[in-house]
Amino acid sequence: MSDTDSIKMVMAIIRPDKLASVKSALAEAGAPSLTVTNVSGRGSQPAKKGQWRGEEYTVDLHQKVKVECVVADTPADDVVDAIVDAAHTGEKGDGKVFVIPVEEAVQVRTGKEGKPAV
Ligand SMILES: Nc1ncnc2c1ncn2[C@@H]1O[C@H](COP(=O)(O)OP(=O)(O)OP(=O)(O)O)[C@@H](O)[C@H]1O
Repeated sequence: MSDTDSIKMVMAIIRPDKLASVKSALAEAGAPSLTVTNVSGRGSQPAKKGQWRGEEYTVDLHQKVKVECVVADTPADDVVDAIVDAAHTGEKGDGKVFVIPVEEAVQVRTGKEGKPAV
């Protein structure tokens, strides 16, 4: 197994309208590679009530964006700080950031493993 101790995945759930500033902040922090997925989820942000054809409905899952960023040379703490700074509004629903250890990484084109693959 290659040396993967310092490889971390930083996974952030953020507001969709903060994606552009988070992308710029990640590039500035030295972590330009990322995967972005549209997701829906629930935290402490209250459910929204609406009406459609006279019927009331509740939306308890909010549209969010998940950003996944695997880093080896750039410290995960720096990446977390960059995301939190860029995604913060101070209102409920700003999201969360999780840091997860990565056991292995392989670059498909070259077959490189571990840190060089990231
Ligand atoms: N514990 C969790 N596990 C998985 N996803 C979560 C968790 N907490 C929050 N999320 C995701 O983050 C999104 C935003 O969460 P939200 O900001 O409402 O969380 P919060 O921290 O509980 O609330 P607040 O922003 O008011 O402090 C949720 O819609 C959900 O997708």
